[in-house]
Amino acid sequence: MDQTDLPTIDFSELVSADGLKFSTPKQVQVCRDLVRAFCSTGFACLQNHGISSEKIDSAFSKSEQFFSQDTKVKGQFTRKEGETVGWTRIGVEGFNPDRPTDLKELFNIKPEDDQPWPNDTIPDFSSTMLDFYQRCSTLNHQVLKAIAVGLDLADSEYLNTAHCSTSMTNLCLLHYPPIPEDIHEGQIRCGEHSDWGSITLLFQEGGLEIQNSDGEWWAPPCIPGSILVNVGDCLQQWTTDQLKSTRHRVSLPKDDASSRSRRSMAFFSMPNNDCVIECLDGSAKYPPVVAIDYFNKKLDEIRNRGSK
Ligand SMILES: O=C(O)CCC(=O)C(=O)O
Ligand SMILES: [Fe+2]
Repeated sequence: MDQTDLPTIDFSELVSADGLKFSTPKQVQVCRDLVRAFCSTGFACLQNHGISSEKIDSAFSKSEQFFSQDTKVKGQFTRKEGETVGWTRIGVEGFNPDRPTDLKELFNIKPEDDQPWPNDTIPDFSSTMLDFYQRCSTLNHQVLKAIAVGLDLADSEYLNTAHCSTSMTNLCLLHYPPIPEDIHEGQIRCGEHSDWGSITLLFQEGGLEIQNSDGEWWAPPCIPGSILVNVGDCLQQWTTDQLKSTRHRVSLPKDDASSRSRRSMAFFSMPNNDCVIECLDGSAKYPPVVAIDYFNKKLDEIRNRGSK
């Protein structure tokens, strides 16, 4: 497969399956195709995935309403130290430590009691987002089961069970404002990185670049209504590097696109906090690590970098 090919996977066979029972030859073929995409590009484009364009649009619309508010209003929802949920202003997170912080703000969502909801200023924000989160979660489990079947794991429930209790899984709304005049040298919208979790469901409309094995950057095509899904470091480690956690980034836009903002949403699927990530093939290539320790270390690396 060409290293700048984005494999497209038609998920309809799996979405219409009886629960997570992917056993017909057609269903098994889809699972194998997905795993093949993850073994080469690390990314796939999911079509007929069961999340309607209306649902995606309404989540985007609520997200836009949130970010368009005054900084003072957003400030009330600031993510607390050590927590996952809430608003993170520009200048806090930076994915590539060799660059200044990313030109993005974000709002993290988890269906938990301490989630701050801006329902007073944005009616139906929480109901829209919780509904969207559940749909992403369903698709997440379909993808995880597909991976287990495509990999021929002895226990095809293994990955689903490893994603069924308290975890750092979250939905991240992202807003990249128009590029200001006074940015720092090397500053971009989202620095080069690989995701850390199991898989990421990414809703974006252009601007993403993926690195191929020659180190070159390419932009995957954007197919309306489709969802990108990619492998994170944790799943790469779990599968002893069989599935690839591919680096990606969002550069500065060209020409007049600089004056426009960009939006995206990412559903980061993470294993249960207490899950021990051990190579599934029984090898000792990576020492076992408890998921929560792994993620806390990664979070420390990207956050609190000041307002460089
Ligand atoms: O905004 C995007 O399209 C990509 C964001 C991303 O890669 C991330 O937040 O991990
Ligand atoms: Fe990412």
